[in-house]
Amino acid sequence: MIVEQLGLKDFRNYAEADVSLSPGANVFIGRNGQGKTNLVEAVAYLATLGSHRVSNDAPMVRDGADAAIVRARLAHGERSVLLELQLNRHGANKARVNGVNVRTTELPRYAQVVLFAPEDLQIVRGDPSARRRFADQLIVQRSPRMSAVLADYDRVLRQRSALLKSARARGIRGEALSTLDVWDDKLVSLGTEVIEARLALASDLSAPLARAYAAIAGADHDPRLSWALSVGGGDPEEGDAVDAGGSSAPLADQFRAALAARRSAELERGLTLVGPHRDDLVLQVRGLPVKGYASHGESWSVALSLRLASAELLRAESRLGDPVLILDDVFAELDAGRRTRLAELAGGYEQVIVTSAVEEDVPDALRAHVVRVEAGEIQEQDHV
Ligand SMILES: Nc1ncnc2c1ncn2[C@@H]1O[C@H](COP(=O)(O)OP(=O)(O)OP(=O)(O)O)[C@@H](O)[C@H]1O
Repeated sequence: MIVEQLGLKDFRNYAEADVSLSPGANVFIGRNGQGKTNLVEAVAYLATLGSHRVSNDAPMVRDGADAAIVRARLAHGERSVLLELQLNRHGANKARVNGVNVRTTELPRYAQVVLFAPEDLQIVRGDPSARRRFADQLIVQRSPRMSAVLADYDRVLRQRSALLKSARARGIRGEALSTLDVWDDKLVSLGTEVIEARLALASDLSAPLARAYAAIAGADHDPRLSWALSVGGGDPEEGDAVDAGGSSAPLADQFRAALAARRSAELERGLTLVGPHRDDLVLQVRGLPVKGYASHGESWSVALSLRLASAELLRAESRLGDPVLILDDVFAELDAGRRTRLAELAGGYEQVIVTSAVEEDVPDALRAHVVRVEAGEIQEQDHV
């Protein structure tokens, strides 16, 4: 897939902008705070329906405006498609494909993007929620119908947890809470689907991760990923190491057994303590957890490799062709060897978009189409 044209209106610091992009490498150059990341954030939003920087949409709308518009003309081989997204400060967002109104959740069926940004260090260093978010976003990109399953799971979780909280407030004991069983059934059925998709993801991502890490780090440090599951006992959300795959019972049965075992603790705390929302994606390098052990450079390499592996996975599976690979502000952090190896890997994608404050930080091979950005305006576009 290729983005041929990107148009913005009242998006972040852009009143109005129009950028033509080329197949192959594109680089946005500009001083700090001029609007380079804002451009790639807009592209990625169409594919992930979220920002890599903020969890709500309000900051995306230009200060003083009521709505932001992102418009992109994409090419899938010979076919071209026009996506439009309106982010409203008040009320629901709106989307159109080739001028026809659609649900916003339709957009990722047309746009496939993998973005790496410095914020991704949080995937390896941050809380389990950052790793769950990484995995779930990729699960939805692999299979857009999973967005409804994840949303339903969240809704059931909120309702079940509200029931536990009110039971705790009223001093009700576990046995007397028969309505909980109805919510347990829904939690187990949706939660099992989420866990299965995440286990499949970890397994499918493992070989691409090893390849990407070896390519970036220039060494084989045996990167691994596996899930610590709360259905296996313990609470990965609170740092318990859980032996994943310790039981041979079907996942849904393990889920039910774990819920039964923790029911009194759940009532005591007014919280759902078992389910995919308490699980953690465990990342290891050289047999040690990345979090707490890996050096800054190693952590950075793992985060970058996770995104490159995601791109490889989507490329292999998608009917849209290659995802657009976006590398936001990454080259300044890398040594010369890593820069060259990353440029080689990125150069293999149908389209790659790079941002950098310093042009010389970007390897020559990726400087085919340079777009200069200043104060929310596109200054010039040179094709070398
Ligand atoms: N909703 C908004 N309305 C107006 N301006 C905004 C809004 N959101 C962000 N900005 C402005 O956009 C600018 C940041 O743009 P961006 O993050 O794209 O910078 P950048 O060029 O990538 O910089 P760096 O090299 O530092 O990463 C800041 O000046 C910020 O104040």
